[in-house]
Amino acid sequence: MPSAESKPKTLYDKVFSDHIVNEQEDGTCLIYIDRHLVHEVTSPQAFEGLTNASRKVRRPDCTLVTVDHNIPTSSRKSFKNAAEFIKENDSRLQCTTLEQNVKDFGLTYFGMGDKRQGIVHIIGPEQGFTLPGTTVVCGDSHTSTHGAFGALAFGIGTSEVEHVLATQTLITRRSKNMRVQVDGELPAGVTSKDVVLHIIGVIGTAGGNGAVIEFCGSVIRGLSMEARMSMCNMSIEGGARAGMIAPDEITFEYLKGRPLAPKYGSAEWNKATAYWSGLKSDPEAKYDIEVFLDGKDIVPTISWGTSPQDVVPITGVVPGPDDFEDENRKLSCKRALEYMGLTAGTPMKDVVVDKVFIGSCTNARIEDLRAAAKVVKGRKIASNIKRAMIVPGSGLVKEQAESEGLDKIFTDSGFEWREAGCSMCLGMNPDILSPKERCASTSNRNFEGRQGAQGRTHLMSPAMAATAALVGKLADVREHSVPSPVLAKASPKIDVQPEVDSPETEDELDRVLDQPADNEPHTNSSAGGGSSTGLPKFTTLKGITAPLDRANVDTDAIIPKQFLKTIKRTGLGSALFYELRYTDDKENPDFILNQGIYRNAKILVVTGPNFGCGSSREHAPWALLDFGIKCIIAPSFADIFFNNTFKNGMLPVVVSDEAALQKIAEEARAGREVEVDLVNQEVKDAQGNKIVSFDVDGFRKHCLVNGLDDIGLTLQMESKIRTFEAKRTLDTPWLDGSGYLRRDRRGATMVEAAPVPKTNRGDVKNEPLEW
Ligand SMILES: CC(C)[C@H](C(=O)O)[C@@H](O)C(=O)O
Ligand code: SF4
Repeated sequence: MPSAESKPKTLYDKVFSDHIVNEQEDGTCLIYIDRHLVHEVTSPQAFEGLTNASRKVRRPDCTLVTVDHNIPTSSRKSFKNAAEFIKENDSRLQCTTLEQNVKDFGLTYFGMGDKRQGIVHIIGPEQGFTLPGTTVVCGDSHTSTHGAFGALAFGIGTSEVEHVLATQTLITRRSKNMRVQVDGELPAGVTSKDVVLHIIGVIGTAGGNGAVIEFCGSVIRGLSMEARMSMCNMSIEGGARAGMIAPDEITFEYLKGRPLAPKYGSAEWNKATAYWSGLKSDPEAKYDIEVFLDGKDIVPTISWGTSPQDVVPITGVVPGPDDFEDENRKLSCKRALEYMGLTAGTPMKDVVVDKVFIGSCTNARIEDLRAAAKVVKGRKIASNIKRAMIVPGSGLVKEQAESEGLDKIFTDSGFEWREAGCSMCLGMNPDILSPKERCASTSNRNFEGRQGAQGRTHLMSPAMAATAALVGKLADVREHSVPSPVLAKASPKIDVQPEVDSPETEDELDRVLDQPADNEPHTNSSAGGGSSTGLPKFTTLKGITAPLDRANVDTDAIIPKQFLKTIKRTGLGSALFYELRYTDDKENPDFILNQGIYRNAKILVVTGPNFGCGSSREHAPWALLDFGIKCIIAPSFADIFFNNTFKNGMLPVVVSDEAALQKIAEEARAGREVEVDLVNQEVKDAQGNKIVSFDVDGFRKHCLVNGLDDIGLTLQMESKIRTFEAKRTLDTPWLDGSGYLRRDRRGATMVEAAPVPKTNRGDVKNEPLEW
């Protein structure tokens, strides 16, 4: 419930403080997590950790699992099971490992035979699992999507996934508050995707580092929930931990009748909406960063380079290094032009496209498909388009689109109509670009190699991608057809049957009292007793330091997608910086880690900002560690990567003093050792002379120096967590698993998910979950 403190608060402050289980003096907080989404890529090592420590999942009723990244999107007409259907060995193993884990841990799972399966960020909202005012996490950076509901939703690494599974809490710190206000009205043909691409162009991919963005203003208020989700989805591309939009009538309307939302019209619904209505920033609330934009200045926007900040209006030209003042950006521009095969000054509309991908957690909802269908209806894709794909975000989106005849519109014009999954957004499955192919894509990342080695991605809205398919080049939707912006009223719902009545018989007190007492067996077998020593200690580190002169190094570059299919944490050193270290599987002699002493580097010094941006993959620190690098020094880091390093006993050191950073880089280039002294918080040269001091959070330092593992520490807070849970049940009873997530009140016996009357395999009465 809204806190009684009088200081004006932002929406983020309110949701954050409502979830604090414990706060330390240095600002380290233990926060309760209401909703945990799990997928196959970032969970195997977490479940393995639980198994090794004989821990259980604390709240199966607050955990929802699906497969999305690895699965083929080809027809499932003959689908029997994942083991037979998925041909690629590593992908199959990752999916079958997930299936074994959901069985072993008693979790609710939407597998490939369940029409509710889909991209994790599409199914949460669709099912009403995502609710206003909740904390939502997933081992996936685009968890920010769920912030569209006024939830505090953010991506976490695999160690944190394990922490949440075991404790239903996370150790974190407060973020900065950032406000992005877009007022006025959007011109015709401009969608929320254009707005968010435009914003990222303005603030840059590091613009939101350390912050949670609140999107507000009349343009945002006028957007449908789906359009809001596309915006919050890409907050991570703006460097922010999360994006949030205050819930309103549009939010409540969207939630009515969703299987896991409080039942519309019930006392619980009324109580919930009363609470949700208070979830808005106080008028006097202060923000650390503010950006104000006018909707009328935004035009259909498209990316030209290899970072989501490389955007221009479709009416613009490809920029050149001279268009940038910053040295890092000049360098990145030069490299991006080369990679993208573009020449500065070329009109964007002259750029010829090979493939079109309409899908991803940014733009694969029903409104996105409707917008694209409106453009292509009755027309054919251009003859130079080698492949155009529509990949619905979930089985339910697919079903809805088919009921509206959209599939027919697409296939008539030459598109492929696929099954739900991440698909060519990152190409962990068979949907990939060939080298040098150029793709008009509705996804969110245009990093090098993202959609396939040497593939070239241009980000845009669904209407723009559809237009590119018709024209065969990047094209302006306004010159070919003008779909109206997706406003709130244009947002009819999809049918998310089956709706399941959750019994509402117990009174609130009974539910609280029925919680097992501290000394009773609990879902978490090791409650209160976990080991708190698990990592090697980090005090000082002295060694060869490799210099890297790059900005915005993304985690796709640190470890490309093909290596994420492992179910282990180890052995990834050979994959580190794979695309940079190897050309056609041969070592690239120009890359620093292939040169002499740097093959044994223990420290990496990066001279450009925002190291580790993009995906939440903890495989990035694992690969660095496996290579031998335990410490990274950079002017700034992306938030999730920064967190993930600590969880692995590694140290990220922020050196924002340019002269000091250059001095460290000089030592590194000269092949002299550098020493990082965590105890005294100093970086020194080989002789032990101090180069610079650095800051580090007290709690994190304590854990590193003593080799403490978070889960063990958190489990010592068991009674505080239980008190929080009891209060949560009283204040917000709708957050305890309802519908098919409901569990026996002692948490011992699992209640199976509600049957799906009709699956992708045809009509099957009362079919249980796949497993
Ligand atoms: C696999 C996962 C860790 C990753 C992410 O966090 O974003 C993926 O979804 C992506 O888009 O790169
Ligand atoms: S960004 Fe792409 S790969 Fe990542 S969750 Fe979304 S659709 Fe899947």
